[in-house]
Amino acid sequence: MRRWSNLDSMLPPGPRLPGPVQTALYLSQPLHYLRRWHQQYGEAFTLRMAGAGNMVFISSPQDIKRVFTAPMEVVHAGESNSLLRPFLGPHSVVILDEWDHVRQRRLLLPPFQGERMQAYAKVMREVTHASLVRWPRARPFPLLDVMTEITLELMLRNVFGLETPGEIAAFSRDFSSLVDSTTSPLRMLPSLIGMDLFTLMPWARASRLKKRVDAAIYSLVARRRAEPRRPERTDVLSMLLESTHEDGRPMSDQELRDALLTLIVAGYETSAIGLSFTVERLLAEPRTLARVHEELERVVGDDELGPEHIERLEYLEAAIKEALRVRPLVPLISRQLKGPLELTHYTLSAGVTVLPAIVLTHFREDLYPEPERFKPERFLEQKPDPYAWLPFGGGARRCLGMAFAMYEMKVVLATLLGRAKLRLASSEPVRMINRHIMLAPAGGVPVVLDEVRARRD
Ligand code: HEM
Repeated sequence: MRRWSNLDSMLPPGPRLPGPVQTALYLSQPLHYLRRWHQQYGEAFTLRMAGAGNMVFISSPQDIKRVFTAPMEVVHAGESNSLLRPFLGPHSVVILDEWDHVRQRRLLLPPFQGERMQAYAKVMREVTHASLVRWPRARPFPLLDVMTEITLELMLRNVFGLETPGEIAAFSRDFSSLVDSTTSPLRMLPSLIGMDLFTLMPWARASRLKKRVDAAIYSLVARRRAEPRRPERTDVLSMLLESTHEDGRPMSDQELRDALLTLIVAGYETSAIGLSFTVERLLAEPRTLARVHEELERVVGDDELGPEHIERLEYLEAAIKEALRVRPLVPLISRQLKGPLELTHYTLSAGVTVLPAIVLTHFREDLYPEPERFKPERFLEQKPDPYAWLPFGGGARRCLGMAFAMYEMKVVLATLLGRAKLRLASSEPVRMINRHIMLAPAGGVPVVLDEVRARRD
C-alpha cells in the first residue's frame, strides 16, 4: 500500500518527531526502533537524521534488487565511508566510487576468487589447532576473544604472508592497539567534519601507533619486493605484488599499504563475530550441533581436514549461512543517491541515502517462516536468494572477502568442533549489542571447554 509522508511527497513515510529526537532514539536502541518503525510504516520508511539528511530504510527483496543493480553513477557507497580515509588511505576500495572503485577492486579480486580458497586451508586448520590447546579448561571465557586471535593471525599469515611468531605477535599488538584507539565514536569525531586526526595531532597515541603500523607494512612490502619469487607462497600479498593496472603498472607501495590495511580491518573482527555467533547458535540448539558432528564423522572421520572434505561439509555451510541470517553482524548497508532511483512504490531523488536493512530483511516472515528460529535446513538444498540473504551486502560493492570468510569459518569450525567439547556458560540467551558499526554478542559468548580430544589425523 502506498502511504505518502506529509513531509515530502517523494519519500516513504516515517516518524514525525524532530530530526534530533529521531537520531537520539535510533542511536539509543537501533534494532528496537528499526523494527518498530518497520512495523508501523511498512517496508520502506524515512528517518531524518541530524547531519545526514533523509535516510530511506528498505527491506523487500524487490527494492533491494533495484539498489544492487542500479548504475554505479547513481548509487555511491564510498562517500559515506570517507571518514575512514585518514586511516585506510586514499586508495582504499571502501572509500572509492564509480570507475576509481572498479579499478581498485579489480586489482584486489584475484586472490579472493572461490577457486583460490584451497590455498589457504592448511594455515587455517593449523592456526586453529594451535589456538585450541591454549584455551582455558573448565571455566568460562569469552569465545569472541579467542576467535579474534585466530582470525587476526589468519589475516596476517594468509593475507600479509607473515611467517614468524615474533613478527605476528608484534604486528598484532600494534594493530589491535591502533584499532582500539581510533574506533571510539569520540575519536571518530574529527573525521566526521573532514579533519585528519593523524596529521593534526602527530603526538597523539593513535598517530604514533599508526606511524608504527604503516612503517611495518611499508617495510614488509619492500622486503617482499626484494625477495626472490617463491612459488610455494600462497598469500594474498604475493598475488597483489603481481597485480597490474590496465596500463601494466604494478600497484604502488601506497596502494599496497591501503589494500592490506583495508583487508585486515574489514576482515578480522567480522569473521570472529560470525564464528562466535555460529558456535553460540549451534550450542544453543543441540539438534543442529549433533548434525554437524555426524557430518564431520562421515565426511572427515580420522583424516586430516583438507579441501576435498571442506567442499562436502554441506550442513556446516548451511549452519553458517543461517547463523549469519539470524545474527546479521553488519545490520545495515548504505548508498547515497546521485540520481533518481525507482523503488517498487516510490521514486527517490538524488541526495537521499537509501539503506538496505539487512536486519529487517532477514527477519521477514514472508521470506523466512518462523524467522527467529535457527534452522540450517533452510539453506541445505537451495542457494540463498542474493536479495533476501545479504550478510555480505550486494551488487558491485558486495563483500570482497565473502568467499574467504565463508571458507575460513568452515575450516575453523570443522577443526574446532571435531575436537572441542564446548558448552554455553549460561542458559540466558546471548544478546546482540552495537560494536562500532557492527552487532556483536554481548559478553563475547561466554563458553566452557570441558574436553579437547587429541588430534586424530
Ligand atoms: C563474516 C565475515 C564478514 C562479513 C559479514 C562481511 C560483511 C561485509 C559487508 C556487509 C560489506 C559491505 C557490502 C556492501 O556495501 O554491499 C563488506 C564489504 C567489504 N568486505 Fe567484508 N565481511 C566479512 C569478512 C570480510 C573479510 C574476511 C574480508 C577480507 C579478507 C572482507 C573485506 C571486505 C572489503 C574489502 C569490503 C569493501 C568492498 C567494496 O567496497 O567494494 N570482509 N563486508
